[in-house]
Amino acid sequence: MNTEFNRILKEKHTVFVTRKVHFSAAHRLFNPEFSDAENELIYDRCNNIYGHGHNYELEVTLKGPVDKATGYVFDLKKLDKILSEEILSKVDHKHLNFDVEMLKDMIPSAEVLSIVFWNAIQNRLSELGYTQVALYEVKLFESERNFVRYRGD
Ligand SMILES: Nc1nc2c(c(=O)[nH]1)N=C([C@H](O)[C@H](O)COP(=O)(O)OP(=O)(O)OP(=O)(O)O)CN2
Ligand SMILES: [Zn+2]
Repeated sequence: MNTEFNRILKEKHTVFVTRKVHFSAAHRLFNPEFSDAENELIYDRCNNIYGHGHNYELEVTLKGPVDKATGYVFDLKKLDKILSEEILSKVDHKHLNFDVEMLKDMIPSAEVLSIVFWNAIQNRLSELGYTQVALYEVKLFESERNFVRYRGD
């Protein structure tokens, strides 16, 4: 192997790897404990009774050392499979207030989605025994201009 490559592999690095996926879903922002007037005041047009849609973009970042044999922190194809099974199969083309068990009785704001998605991904990584990497960040774009980041705190 190249001597520079050998030198790099001897050092300890932490690298962040990200997979970006997208899904489309409808939601309505409202809190059943608020009056209609309060919901209208707080959520405005996002409180529209039949909901409205977003083309969400989800970026999930893992961090860890570079494996000396593969040159990978984590195979992004495997991360894509986890995201497809744990998130996309459940939320894509769904109404988040009605169709999604993991969001049942929650307010489907971007903040709440980011935490629920984090928990689902973290559980799957633990079940699969991937201890060499850590989930670092879930970044969810609700629109081009609105996005949230959650880092597990
Ligand atoms: N803190 C949060 N604020 C808002 C959230 C949220 O999840 N967390 N969500 C919304 C609504 O979902 C709403 O649909 C977003 O629409 P809007 O602000 O209109 O966003 P756009 O970028 O699509 O449109 P602009 O016309 O460019 O503003 C609201 N707030
Ligand atoms: Zn919305």
